[in-house]
Amino acid sequence: MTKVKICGLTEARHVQAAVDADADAIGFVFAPSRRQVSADHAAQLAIHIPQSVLKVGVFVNATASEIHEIYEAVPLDIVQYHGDETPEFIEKVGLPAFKAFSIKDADDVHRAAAYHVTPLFDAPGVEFNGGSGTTFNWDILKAAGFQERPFILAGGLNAGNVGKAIAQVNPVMVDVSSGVEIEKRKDEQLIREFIETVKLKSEER
Ligand SMILES: O=C(O)c1ccccc1NCC(=O)[C@H](O)[C@H](O)COP(=O)(O)O
Repeated sequence: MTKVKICGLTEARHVQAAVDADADAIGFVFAPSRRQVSADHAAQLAIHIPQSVLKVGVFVNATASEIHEIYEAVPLDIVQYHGDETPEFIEKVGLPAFKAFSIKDADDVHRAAAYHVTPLFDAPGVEFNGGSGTTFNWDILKAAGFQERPFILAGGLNAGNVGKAIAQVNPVMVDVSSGVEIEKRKDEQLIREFIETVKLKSEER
């Protein structure tokens, strides 16, 4: 079954909608973004999240001490590195992690080989490092021969295209932010529709 992460949540009612619809992971953005939250705000939102749902913190080139401080304060389960973090830096921080890669060509996919954490393949950022709402060419993953390790797929997913994405590249998790928003604000109905679609499409496989 393909897992689902709903990212960039800033309001309790959207967190509740994701939890009620059976999301597997919820992401909070701690990097510059219109979706950025403080550690205190994320800790308040995290009260609504049961232990079975992973709380993921998205960071872009933060220091090890900033990451540890927020990881403990919220508390988080996973750190998502969405910047230029090296394999050595991620090892040094020593927390469970996803590493995002912006995919333009096969070389970007190959970069994941140097990292010992789950890769998250995303479209290149536009205004910020992620959450652009644009897709990348999923054929690049196949062309790069990336089948041997589990990976997370992100970038411009929505209820209309996520079934095709699952069928085409079989990610262990799909990650969405813009695709469950209306006019740059999360929408409960779109959150439910996205999660239901992922569950339905991955059961069909
Ligand atoms: O979402 C943001 O605003 C963001 C800003 C800076 C770094 C990462 C960010 N998001 C990370 C995510 O995990 C998003 O869900 C992922 O990029 C997909 O976003 P979208 O294409 O909008 O579905």
